[in-house]
Amino acid sequence: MMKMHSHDTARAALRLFRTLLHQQLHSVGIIGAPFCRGQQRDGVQHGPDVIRAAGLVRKLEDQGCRVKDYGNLKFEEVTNDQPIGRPKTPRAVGLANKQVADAVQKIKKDGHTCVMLGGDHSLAIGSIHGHAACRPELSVVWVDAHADINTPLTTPTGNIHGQPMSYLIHELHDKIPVLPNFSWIQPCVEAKDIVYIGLRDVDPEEHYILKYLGIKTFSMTEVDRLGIAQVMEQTCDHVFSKIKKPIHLSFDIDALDPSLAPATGTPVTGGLTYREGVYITEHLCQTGLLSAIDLVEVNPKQATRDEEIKLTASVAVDLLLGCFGRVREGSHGADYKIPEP
Ligand SMILES: NC(=[NH2+])NCCC[C@H](N)C(=O)O
Ligand SMILES: [Mn+2]
Ligand SMILES: [Mn+2]
Repeated sequence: MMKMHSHDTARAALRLFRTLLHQQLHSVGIIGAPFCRGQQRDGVQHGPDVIRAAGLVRKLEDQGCRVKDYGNLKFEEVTNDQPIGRPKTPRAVGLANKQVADAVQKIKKDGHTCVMLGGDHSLAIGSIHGHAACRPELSVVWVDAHADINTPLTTPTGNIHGQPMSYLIHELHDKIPVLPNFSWIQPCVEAKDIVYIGLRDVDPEEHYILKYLGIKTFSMTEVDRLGIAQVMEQTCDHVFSKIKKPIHLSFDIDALDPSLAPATGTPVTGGLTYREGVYITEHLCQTGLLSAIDLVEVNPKQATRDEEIKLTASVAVDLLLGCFGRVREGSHGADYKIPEP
């Protein structure tokens, strides 16, 4: 048997530890939620498959992540889903979100950072609910052109993808009527633990709610005024003001400018640039506290050409790569050495 000096053993152990650290720095659990009933445009249910087809899993693995793809949830068709007051198809939304909540909870229990691929943004109800079941102290960073904080009584459209936040915030609890299949939902986020970035299409009622609750918002005006670096500094100062909390990032692809992400149902001009979007993910990744992510509202049927689908999906993938350690300066393995001739 070969005799090893103790410092060799120590060095080998250190190298192994570094390799493991490098490889397991990010353990990612992906769940697809092919759901479209939170709004009225067909196609957003194909979001998860379109994002996967752009190479999400392979690219995450190439940058050293361990990835477990839990596949797509299967949602039952709900018949006779009449509106209750304004909200449309509440039964389908309530039921699907229960499945999402259970799946996200499982992925968190399995020890991964959870990635939920939507689907429309109503799915954030289940995703945040499931995440909060494991991490009750979480904070939410909501990157979106829209605030999605209408209550069932304020919604101008009845679309539940414009309402998910209202069901989750403690301070709004007494403003929310019980809808069918929604009785399992308990508020799980406090207004002070929410930050919005990218707002530029906010309904008057939503604007009132944001001010009334004192929620921290960085609309596109603040992004213009402060620059994205300062926005992210202040975002983190806000969410980490007392203790370091896990972050739930809910990223609606329509936060980006429609020139970058045209394949989405409610595009709004004047959005985030590619660089601003990626900067947000890089910055949140560096906190080490990114615990669950939603990437929602990619709708291939809203594209007019194939290239628009490809563009939108590849931007979505780049945002997710930024969440898991990709940095634009480049990177290398811990024990890389320049080859000698
Ligand atoms: N997730 C979205 N794309 N939401 C758009 C919401 C638009 C509008 N505020 C509404 O309540 O219906
Ligand atoms: Mn939106
Ligand atoms: Mn949204």
